[in-house]
Amino acid sequence: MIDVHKWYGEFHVLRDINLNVRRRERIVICGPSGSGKSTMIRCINRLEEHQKGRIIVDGTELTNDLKRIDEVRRDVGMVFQHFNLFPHLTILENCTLAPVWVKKMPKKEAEEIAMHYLKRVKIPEQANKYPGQLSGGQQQRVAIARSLCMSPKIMLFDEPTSALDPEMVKEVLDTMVGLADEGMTMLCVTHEMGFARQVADRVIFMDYGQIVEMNTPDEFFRNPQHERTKLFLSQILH
Ligand SMILES: Nc1ncnc2c1ncn2[C@@H]1O[C@H](COP(=O)(O)OP(=O)(O)OP(=O)(O)O)[C@@H](O)[C@H]1O
Repeated sequence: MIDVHKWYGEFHVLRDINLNVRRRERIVICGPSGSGKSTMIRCINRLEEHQKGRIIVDGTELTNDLKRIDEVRRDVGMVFQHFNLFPHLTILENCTLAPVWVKKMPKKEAEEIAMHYLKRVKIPEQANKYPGQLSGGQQQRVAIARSLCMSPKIMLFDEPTSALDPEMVKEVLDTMVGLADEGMTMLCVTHEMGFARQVADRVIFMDYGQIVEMNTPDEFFRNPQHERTKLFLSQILH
């Protein structure tokens, strides 16, 4: 449950966001640049503080208390546009770091789990390489596997394919479609409308820090209601 307001100084960047995400639901968020999509995602992952309202994940309220940040990171997985892998750690070490240090998981168990997810994103053979030795698409799939290693209750994606070449976009989208098929709860900011049509239960359109439209993909694309949504779709779909 996300019910927040946020300001940057005088600027009211998130206005009365009110969103309930059901378990196993896949939500795609779109909207023009600067509409607040990333800020909302960053508030859920506690990379930003909200000033008013509440965010509750599976019954636990996410507070602005940084001392409790590890609790949040355990439950909320996040994949960004730019891969933030540690360059001097191997792929396997990148994936085991948080389970070992945050969850206090024995190293061997963390490695087994990491290999399971590296297989799931179809790059187990890269486990002992370094991020710089992988393609952009492969690095992004590592970032997804690394988040999955923490068994998150919800996965947040913030334009995970925007920095990729077209064929790598397909690799990453295929991985995400696989996760969606397996029932992962997902909140995904993306301009990949094909992905939205294929997997989303709901598509949300944000503008000026507000959710101005929310519908099933069928209705959203076939019959947009809001003038700003119509304009956005006419620009993005051509
Ligand atoms: N740290 C910050 N301080 C002040 N203003 C900020 C900060 N971060 C973002 N903003 C502003 O907040 C607004 C929303 O930004 P945000 O990145 O959430 O938009 P977005 O919808 O994700 O855009 P894009 O599609 O371009 O990534 C923008 O006007 C941006 O300039």
